[in-house]
Amino acid sequence: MVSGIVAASLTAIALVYVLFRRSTRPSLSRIRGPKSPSFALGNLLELFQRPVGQADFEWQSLYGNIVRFKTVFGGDQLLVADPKALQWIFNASAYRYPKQPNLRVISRMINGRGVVWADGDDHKRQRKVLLPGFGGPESKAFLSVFKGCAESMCTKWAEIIESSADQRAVFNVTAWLSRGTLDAIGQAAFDVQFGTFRNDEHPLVRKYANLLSDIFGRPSTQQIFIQAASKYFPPWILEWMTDHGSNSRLERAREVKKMVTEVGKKMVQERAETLLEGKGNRDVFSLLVKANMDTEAKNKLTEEELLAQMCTILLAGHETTSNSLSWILLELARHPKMQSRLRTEIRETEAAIRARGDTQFTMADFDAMPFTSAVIKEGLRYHPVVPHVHRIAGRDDVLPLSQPITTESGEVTNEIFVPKGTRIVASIAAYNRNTELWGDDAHEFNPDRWLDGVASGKKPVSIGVYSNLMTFIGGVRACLGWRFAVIEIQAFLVEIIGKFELTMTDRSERVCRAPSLVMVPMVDGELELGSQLPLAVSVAS
Ligand code: HEM
Repeated sequence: MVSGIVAASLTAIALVYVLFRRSTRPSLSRIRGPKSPSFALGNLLELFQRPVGQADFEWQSLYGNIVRFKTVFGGDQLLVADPKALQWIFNASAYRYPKQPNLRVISRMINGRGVVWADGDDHKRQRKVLLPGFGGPESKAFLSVFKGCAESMCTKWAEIIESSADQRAVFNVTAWLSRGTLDAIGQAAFDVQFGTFRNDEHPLVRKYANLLSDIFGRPSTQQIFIQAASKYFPPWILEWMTDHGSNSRLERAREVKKMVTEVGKKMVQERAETLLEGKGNRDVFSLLVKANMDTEAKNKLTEEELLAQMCTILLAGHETTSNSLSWILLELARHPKMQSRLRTEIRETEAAIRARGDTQFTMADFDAMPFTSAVIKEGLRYHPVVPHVHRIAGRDDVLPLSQPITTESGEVTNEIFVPKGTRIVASIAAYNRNTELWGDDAHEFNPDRWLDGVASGKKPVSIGVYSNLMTFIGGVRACLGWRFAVIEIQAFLVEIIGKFELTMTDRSERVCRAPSLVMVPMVDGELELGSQLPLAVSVAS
C-alpha cells in the first residue's frame, strides 16, 4: 500500500516535471502531423504495430516529408524523410545527432559495447579499427565464399524437390536464407564453418533460428509503451534492467550473447596467436584483430569491444541480408515475367562464362548484368529491412529542407527549427518511396526505373552510400557491410533464380511487412510462428 502511494507520487512528480519542461521550451507545434488517439501512447501504435511503413506512407502523403507525431505523455517527435534534412542529419552533422541513449541500451543488450552502440569519439575509434575488413577489394574477395554457400543451399533444395511426388516443394524461404547467410558470414567474417547444411551444424545455428522474432517480433502495446517511456530513465537503470530482468525475450537475448562471447573469446586468442606466428587469414575478424594489434595503445579495442564487434557482425551481417533477399524473392514470385527476364540474363551470362572456358562468375560478370543489378536496387529501395533509424538532436538546430512543407498556420517553409533533445525517426521507408525522387509509381516494384527511368538519373541531393538510397544510410555511421551485403545478395540471387522457379502460395499471398528489429516477412493469421515466406519452388526449365 505504502509503496503504491510512493510509486504513484513519483509518477505524478515526473509527469508534472515533464509537462513543465515542455511548456518552457521551444516546441515543434507548428509542424503538421496526425491527431493523437491517446495521451499515454500518442501515435506510437500506428507507427510500430501496423505493417511496416504504412503509417509513414500515409503521413508522408498528407503532410509531406517532415511530420510531427505524438509519443508517450503527449510528447512530440519528428518523422523525417526529406532528402536535404536527412543529408544534414547523417552526413553534414556527423555526431551532432547521436543515437538515443535509451535505444543504445537495447544495442548493448544484444551486441555489447561495440560499434553500433558507441557514439562520438568512441565510435570513431572503433569504426577505424573495423574499416580495413570492409573495403571494396576485401568484400569482392568473398564472392566465391558466398557462391559456395548459395550452392550448398540450392543443392539441398534440389534434393528435396527431387524426392517430392510432384517435383515441387514449399519452402519457408526466409528460414533457409537465414541459415545460408549465417553460413556465409561464418566463413567470410570469421573463417568458421557453421556447417548449416550439413549434419554437424554448430550449436550457434540453432540458437540463431528465429532469434529476431523471438526477441523483437509482434511488439505488444505494453512493450511499445515501456520502450518509449524508457527515455525518462537514466541508461544505467535500463542497463541493470536488461541485465537482470526476467522475461523470455531478455533471457533469449542474454543466452545468445553469452554463447557468441564464449565462441568469440576462443577465436580472438587463436587469431592473435596465428598473427604472432606471422601467418594470417583474410577473413574480416582476422583483419580486425590485425588492425587492432597495429593500432596505438590508446586507440586499441579492449577484449570486450572486440567480442562486441563479433556479436554485431554476426547479427547485423546475416539477418539484414537474408531478409533483404527474402523480399526480393517475394517480388519475383509476385512478378513471374520479371523472374523469367532475370533468369534469361543469368543464363546468357552463364553461357558467356562457359564460352570463355570459365566455370565461375566474377565481379565483372555481375557488373555486366544490368537487369540483375536493377532488381537488387529496386528490392533494396522498395523493402529496406531497416525502415527506421533513430537519432536525437544534440543541440538546437535548423534542418534545411529540399521539399518545402506547409506549417499549421499555412506558412510554406524551407527549413525548420529543431530544439535540442528532439527525437527523430529517420524514415528510410518513406524516403525510399518519395515520388519526386523515384517517380510517380514509387509505390510499385519496378526494376526498370533503374535502367531507363527516374532512378537512373542524378539526384539533386547526394545521400546514402548505395545508389542514393537510404537503405544503408550515409555519413559517419553508414552501414559498414553494405558492399559485402550487395555482393552476397547477387551471389544468392543468381544461384537461386538460375536454378529454380518461385511461385506464390495461398500463404505467401498473406505475407505482411512485420517489425522485428529488422523488417521481416510474416504470414497474416500466423504471426505467432515468427518470420515466414512460404514460396513454392520447382526446378526451372
Ligand atoms: C541488406 C543488408 C543490410 C542493410 C539494409 C543494412 C543496414 C544498415 C543500417 C541502416 C545501418 C545504420 C544503423 C544506425 O546507425 O542506426 C547499418 C549499420 C551497420 N551495419 Fe549494416 N546493413 C546490412 C548488412 C550488413 C552486413 C552484411 C554487415 C556486416 C557484415 C553490416 C554491418 C553493419 C555495421 C557494423 C553497422 C554499424 C556501423 C556504425 O555504426 O558505424 N551490415 N546497417
